[in-house]
Amino acid sequence: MRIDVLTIFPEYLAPLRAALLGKAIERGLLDLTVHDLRDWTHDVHRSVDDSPYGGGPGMVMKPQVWGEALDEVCAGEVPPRLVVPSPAGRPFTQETARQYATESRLVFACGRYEGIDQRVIDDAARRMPVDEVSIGDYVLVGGEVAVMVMVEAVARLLPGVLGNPASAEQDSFSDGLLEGPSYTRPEVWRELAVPEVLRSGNHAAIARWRRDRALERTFHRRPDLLATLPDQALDRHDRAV
Ligand SMILES: N#Cc1c(-c2ccc3ccn(Cc4ccc(CN5CCCC5)cc4)c3c2)n[nH]c1N
Repeated sequence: MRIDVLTIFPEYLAPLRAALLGKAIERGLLDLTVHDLRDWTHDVHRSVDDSPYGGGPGMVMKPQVWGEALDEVCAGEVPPRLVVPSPAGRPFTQETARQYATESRLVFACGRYEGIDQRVIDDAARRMPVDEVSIGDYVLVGGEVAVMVMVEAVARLLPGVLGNPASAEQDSFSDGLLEGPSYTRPEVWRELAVPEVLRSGNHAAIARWRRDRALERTFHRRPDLLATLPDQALDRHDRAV
C-alpha cells in the first residue's frame, strides 16, 4: 500500500517511521511519503492560510496551495482515496480501518487552523473518492495526530505487518465486543493471582471465561456496542452473563 501525507508539519509524522511501522516500511509492505504542503506555495512567506469569509475565529487554509499539491500527489493511473481528518467528519472506526486496508493508495490531507477551504474537498471529489473523518468526539489542533492514528490502525491490518495476524482477528470490536483482561507470568503478583481457569488447560472453559469477561466489560464500558450487535451474535449463555 502507498500512503501519502500532506502537512505543514512533516516532522509531526516522524514517529510513523519507528518500531513496527518502520519495519513494515523497510520490508516494503508500506510505502509512506510525507510532503510539506509549503512546497506548493509561491510567495516569499510560503503562506497557506487566510481570513475566513463571513468572519469567525481563526484562519482557513487557502484552496490554491492545496489544489496544486493534491493535483501532483494524487496524480496517477488509479486515483487514490483522499482522507481528510476533520472534527466534523464521519466517525473513523475499526470497520473504516478494515476498508482502508483494502485500498492500494491513500492520501491524507492534514489541515490546521480552522480547517481547509471546503472547495478543496469539493474539487477533489470530482475525480477521486474523498472521506472527511473524525477519530473521536474531542477537538484537536490539527489533522496530524488523527492521521497517525489512522495510518497505524490501517497499517497493522496489512498482511505481514503484525507478527501474529491472529491478534488483528481478535481485536476489540472484531466480534463487536471489547476484549477482556490479559495476564502473563508470574502466577501471583502483589498478592493478585491469575484467574485459575486460564491455567487449567481446559480450552473450552478458557474460551467461555474470556467471552464472559468481554461481555461484562462491554456491558459496563460500551453498552452502545451491545445495542448494535446482530441478534445472532449473542447465544443464550451470553444473554445470561
Ligand atoms: N480527525 C479529527 C479531529 C480534529 C481535527 C482534524 C483536523 C483539523 C484541522 C484543523 N483542526 C483544528 C480545528 C479545531 C476546531 C475546529 C472547529 N471550529 C472551532 C471554532 C468554530 C469551529 C476546526 C478545526 C483540526 C481538528 N479534531 N478532533 C478530531 N477528532
